[in-house]
Amino acid sequence: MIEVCCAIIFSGECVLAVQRGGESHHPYQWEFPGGKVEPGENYAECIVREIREELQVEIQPLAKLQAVEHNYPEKSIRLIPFVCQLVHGTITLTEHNHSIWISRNGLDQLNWQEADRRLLEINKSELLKRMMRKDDHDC
Ligand SMILES: Nc1nc2c([nH]c(=O)n2[C@H]2C[C@H](O)[C@@H](COP(=O)(O)OP(=O)(O)OP(=O)(O)O)O2)c(=O)[nH]1
Repeated sequence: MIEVCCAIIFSGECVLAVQRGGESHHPYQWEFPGGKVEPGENYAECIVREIREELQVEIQPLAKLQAVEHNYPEKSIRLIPFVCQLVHGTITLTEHNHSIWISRNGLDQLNWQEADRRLLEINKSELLKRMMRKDDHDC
């Protein structure tokens, strides 16, 4: 089982979603930025490092949400989500195609990876508490 941490980064009451590139597994699907835990690293260290690498910004992990386990045909992962806040920097994508800030209605509209769909389902009430009722164009 591969452990993967992902960051649900809040700016105000909107969250950041990123789209995978065309050459990756699950091309063009959406996910939360993050990646595999390295040996000797704890989850918080992993997510801070991955976000520096992928988005070139500093974040602060605030809360760990419920993890999900998912079996893809090629691998099984445990996806461990952290609610995070942006501390400083301007988002610059080094690995992903696109990024968008979404509000609560955006959560249902994106073509998420399968593990993320399940993750959003089981953490929905916790996330909705933190997100606004406005439309995505307000993000
Ligand atoms: N970062 C991230 N990865 C996710 C999410 N949901 C999900 O199923 N994954 C999967 C995709 C990858 O198989 C793996 C994360 O690996 P990674 O980000 O370090 O490496 P990668 O894109 O090169 O993955 P891969 O080519 O080895 O499949 O977890 C998510 O929300 N964020």
